[in-house]
Amino acid sequence: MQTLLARSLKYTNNELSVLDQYLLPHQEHWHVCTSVKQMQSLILSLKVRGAPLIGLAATLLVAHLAEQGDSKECLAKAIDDLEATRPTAVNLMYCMAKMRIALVQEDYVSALVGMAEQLFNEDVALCEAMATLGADLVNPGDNILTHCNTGALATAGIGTALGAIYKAHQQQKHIHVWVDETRPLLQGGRLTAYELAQWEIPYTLICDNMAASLMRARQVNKIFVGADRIAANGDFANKVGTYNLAVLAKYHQIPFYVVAPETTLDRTCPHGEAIPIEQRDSQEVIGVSGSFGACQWAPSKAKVYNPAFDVTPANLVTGWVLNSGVYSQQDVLAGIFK
Ligand SMILES: CSC[C@H]1O[C@H](OP(=O)(O)O)[C@H](O)[C@@H]1O
Repeated sequence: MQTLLARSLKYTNNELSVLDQYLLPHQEHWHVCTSVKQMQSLILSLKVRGAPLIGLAATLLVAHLAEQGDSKECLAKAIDDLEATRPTAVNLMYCMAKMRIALVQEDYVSALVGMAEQLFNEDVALCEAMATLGADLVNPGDNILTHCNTGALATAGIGTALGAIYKAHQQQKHIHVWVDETRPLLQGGRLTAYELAQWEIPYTLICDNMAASLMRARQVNKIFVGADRIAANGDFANKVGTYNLAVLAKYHQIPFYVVAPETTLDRTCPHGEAIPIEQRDSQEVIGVSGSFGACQWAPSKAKVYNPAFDVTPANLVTGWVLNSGVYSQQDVLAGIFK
C-alpha cells in the first residue's frame, strides 16, 4: 500500500498509525495499529474518531492485514467486526461495503489495497470540494458557530464543516469562530480549538449552554456543523447538542448549514428516526474528560443518559453542503437525496 498521510491517520513503511485524539490537545501520541481488536478499542474510546476518519482507519487496517497475508475468511470477519464498532456514522458502513466488494475479486489483496488507497484519496478530494462550496457561503467578517470537531483530525483532508471555515479564512474573509466545547467529551474545546489555533483562526471557546444568548445578542451570523449520517429526507444525525443549535437557529433566523461528504449520505435510511443512535458510558458524563472516574463530580451511582448523537429534522436546516453541491430545503423536499 502506498504512503498515505493525514492529520490523524498515516500509512508509511508498511505501518498503520493513528493519532490518539483522546489525549489532544496536550499530548500528540501515535499508536501503531496491527489488529482488529486494537482498532476497535481505539474507535470505541474515541482515540480514533470522526465519521470519515473511522471508516478510513478501518479500511486501511483491512488492506494492511490483507498485505500481511490474512486469509479471506479472516478478512471477511475483520470487516464485519470493524463495521460493528460504532452504529451511527454511516461512513464506516460505506467503507466496509466497498471492501467487501474488493474481497470477492480474484486478486483480492490488490483489490483491497487499491480500494483503501482510492477511499483515502477520495476523502481528501471530497473535503476540498465541500470546503470550497462551504466557504462560498461565508461573508467577510462572519461570526460562525460550530459544534464538536469536523476538521482535518476527523477526515483524510482538511475537514468538513471546519474545512469550510478553514477555506474561508484562507480566502482572507476575516472570520471569527464560536467553538462549542461539546460536552461530554469536549471535541470542540479540545480538538476544534486545537486546530483553529494551529491555523491561527480567531476563535472563542464557549460552553454549549452559552450559544443561545450569543444568538439572541446577534453575535452569530451562521452555524456550520458536520454529520454522521444524513437520511434520504434530509434529516441528519450529528454530535449531541446539534439539534439544540438547529432549534435556536430557527428561532433566531440564523442560517444553519450541515457540511458532509456524499459518503455520509444514507439513501437506504428513510428519515432521522431510523438512524441508530449510539449510547455511551455514564463515566463520560460524570467524570472529567481524559480522567474518567478519577475526578467525578456527580454521585458515582448517578443514573446517566449519554447519547453520542441527536437527530436534526430537515425542516430546521438552511442548506446541506455536500461535495457535489449546496442543496436547499426545496431540493431535499423534492427528493434529491433519494
Ligand atoms: C467530520 S466528523 C463528523 C462527525 O463525527 C463526530 O462524532 P465523534 O466525535 O463521536 O466521532 C461529530 O459528530 C462530527 O460532527
